[in-house]
Amino acid sequence: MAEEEYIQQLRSKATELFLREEWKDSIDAYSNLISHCTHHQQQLSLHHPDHLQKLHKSLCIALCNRAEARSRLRDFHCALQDCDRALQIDASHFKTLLCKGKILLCLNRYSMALECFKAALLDSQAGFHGKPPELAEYIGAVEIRKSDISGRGLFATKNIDAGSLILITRAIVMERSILAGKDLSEDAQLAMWKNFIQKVSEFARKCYKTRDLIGMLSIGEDEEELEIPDIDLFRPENVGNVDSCEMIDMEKLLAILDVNSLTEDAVSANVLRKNNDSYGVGLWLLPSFINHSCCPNSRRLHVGDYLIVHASKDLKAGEEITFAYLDPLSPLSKRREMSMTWGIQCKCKRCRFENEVFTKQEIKEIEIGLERGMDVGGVVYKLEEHMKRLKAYRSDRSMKRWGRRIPAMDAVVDSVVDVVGGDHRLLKIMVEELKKNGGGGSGLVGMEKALKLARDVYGKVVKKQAMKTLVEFCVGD
Ligand SMILES: C[S@@+](CC[C@H](N)C(=O)[O-])C[C@H]1O[C@@H](n2cnc3c(N)ncnc32)[C@H](O)[C@@H]1O
Repeated sequence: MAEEEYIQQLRSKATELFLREEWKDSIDAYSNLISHCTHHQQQLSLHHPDHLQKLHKSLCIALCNRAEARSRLRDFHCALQDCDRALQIDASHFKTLLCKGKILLCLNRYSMALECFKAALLDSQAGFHGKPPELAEYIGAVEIRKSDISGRGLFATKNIDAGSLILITRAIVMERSILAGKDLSEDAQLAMWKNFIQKVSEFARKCYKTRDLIGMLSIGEDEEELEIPDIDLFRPENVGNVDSCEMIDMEKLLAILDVNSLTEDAVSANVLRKNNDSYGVGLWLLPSFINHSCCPNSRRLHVGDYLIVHASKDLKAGEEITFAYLDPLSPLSKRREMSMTWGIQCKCKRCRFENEVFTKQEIKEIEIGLERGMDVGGVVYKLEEHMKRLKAYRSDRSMKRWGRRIPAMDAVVDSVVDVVGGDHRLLKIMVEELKKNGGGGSGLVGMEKALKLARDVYGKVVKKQAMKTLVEFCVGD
């Protein structure tokens, strides 16, 4: 009986802490209560069925409340274990089913969450009526492989059309700051990064699955030695390896964040909000395997905490998926300068090509010739010859069009698109040209071209009218 009174005391204390939302202390108090209940349960004989039943009920509620407290601290995996233990005692415990469903939603495991809500007879109120929400996590036909650029990279396993979705993934952590003017002050930036680092570090400490996955990311050194993880590890259904408890030290975590965090305002990123008044930084796991290229073939779109990656060029099965970390519309010298701030010496095929061309004596001669008034058509012709010899570019369609003439604006845009893929600045030039002179030829053809480029920039939009509105919204004045 004394034990029962003691258990009652532990229960009151834990409940009080829980109601006061002191999550960490309430977890400790519930852990104490759970171990006493478990111990007492073993001592009670079957001759006391009423006591045993009461004890089971207490244990079930304690486990459920500890799960809730743990989930408030984002320790989702331990919380799920508590739910499962509680459901072993009472498979239809309403509060536990609800708690488990909510945790599964946080982990983007929608169909399992739905099963819980169904079991709690809550599915019609759960908000998605058997259909996963619009922004469910999505991993297209891709895998992680060894890259010729550096370390590991993300590769297409099937042909992927320009505009098609490659990934939708939610940030592990995202931190935003409100922009007072155009730029963020140094202090505000510092505060944002500090909060961001703290949040990632806390998340990594509490959730072993996330910790394991973050631990696989590059610190920007010795990438050739890094293990190549299976893409399935990044699917929401994967629960991770419970036995793994290796912590990531702060130095390594900072290096990982330095190399892999992405900001919303970066090149190759679009935030679908006009007059954007906030600035965000986040860590997305799978996109962290995408290498940079100055002739990229994919783009990023930020929607809330989600990162959407779509192809901005047609991709062949086996081709590496890349996006631009730095502005691909800049010349080689500027790109070199910018890549230094990323701590990389770019090894993409465009840099390799341009490095080779620009070190050539011939190019120096062209440059001198240009200064002395040599005709531009001749320069273009000489450059084309180099390109053909090195086979560095995807198509020579645009080269044929250039010939020895100074190209028209739409031919220049076409050629640049060939290299850098969809870019909203090129789309803007194209739309402006269209408005100015009806699109160089038939306005209809021009519009079709602009819509095709818009698909590369914003991804596939099913309805033409919707794409026109999107272009108007994003690149119109
Ligand atoms: C976000 S990670 C990309 C994935 C990384 N390769 C890996 O194995 O995990 C960024 C790091 O990849 C390498 N990297 C990415 N693009 C590169 C490029 N174009 N040239 C050289 N290194 C690159 C750099 O070490 C960079 O710090």
